[in-house]
Amino acid sequence: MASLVQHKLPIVDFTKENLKLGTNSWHKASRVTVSALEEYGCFVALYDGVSLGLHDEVFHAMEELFNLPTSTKVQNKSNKPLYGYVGQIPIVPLYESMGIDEANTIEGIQKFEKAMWPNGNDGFSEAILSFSKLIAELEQLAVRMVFESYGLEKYYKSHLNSVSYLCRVMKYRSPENEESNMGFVAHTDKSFMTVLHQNQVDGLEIKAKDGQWFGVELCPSSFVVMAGDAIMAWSNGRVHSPLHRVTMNGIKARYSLGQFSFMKETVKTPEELVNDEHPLQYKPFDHLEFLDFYSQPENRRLESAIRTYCGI
Ligand SMILES: O=C(O)CCC(=O)C(=O)O
Ligand SMILES: [Fe+2]
Repeated sequence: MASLVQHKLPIVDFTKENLKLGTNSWHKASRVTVSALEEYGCFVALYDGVSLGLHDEVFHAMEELFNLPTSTKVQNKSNKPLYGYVGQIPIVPLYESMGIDEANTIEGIQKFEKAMWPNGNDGFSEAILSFSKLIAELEQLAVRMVFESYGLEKYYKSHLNSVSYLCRVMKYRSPENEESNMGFVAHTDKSFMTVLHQNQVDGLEIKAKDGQWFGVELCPSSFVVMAGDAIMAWSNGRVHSPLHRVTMNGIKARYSLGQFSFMKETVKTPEELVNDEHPLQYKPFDHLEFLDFYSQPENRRLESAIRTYCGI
């Protein structure tokens, strides 16, 4: 009988003290990061950039937000595909979320604040802005490690100039009576990278390459850094974009926050990652046009939207 491997996401120390650029501990963290992104498509980062105080403020702010009437929450709109309010959807009844475009900038957070609280809510914006900036830094450290380890540092600066963040705040209520405990359906992220954070309620599950699903346990100083379809395509298939889902156990509501990076410039596999052993797998593509393609109902159930959209 084949023995089943007990999967567990690698944990990488991203605390400030450990991550001084160019030190041995940077290189060690970088090796674990890149191999985790290749094997599982994600890892758990221990990150002290976000203090426990800020963690608490963020989740208080989110409770206040989700307590607003639905008629207010649906004012979270965007002309970008899949950037606005999601909720009251019969196939995912436990799930509700809102998207804050460029939450890491004053303009982005203020626009969202105005739509939700016409009379203002400084406390909300201050907490989410600080948090969003800090997890953008975490994402950038991880992406930098990927670029460096593939010998592509020279492209990192132009990558940074092209990146933009969507911060999605999410609430999963606990299931009632006979309801299913499915919080969110299995999917891969359409981002370049995603950083996820949650309140004390676990529920995220990842599908390993051998087909087994396994859960992720997180504490207030841990963050999941996950590859999306865009970095998978960019890396010519080296980095894995994992299937993941949310399952709700217990009676407490789960609040989580996902910050997705999207590229403003065309995403193109660097020529250094293409050779006889690794022929080009994906054509260059526009990231928001890919999101628009995925947002069409007939494309939502594709096994791999990115492969259908620009696979070779
Ligand atoms: O709530 C979570 O932890 C995961 C959410 C997620 O996978 C997503 O928004 O893409
Ligand atoms: Fe996701």
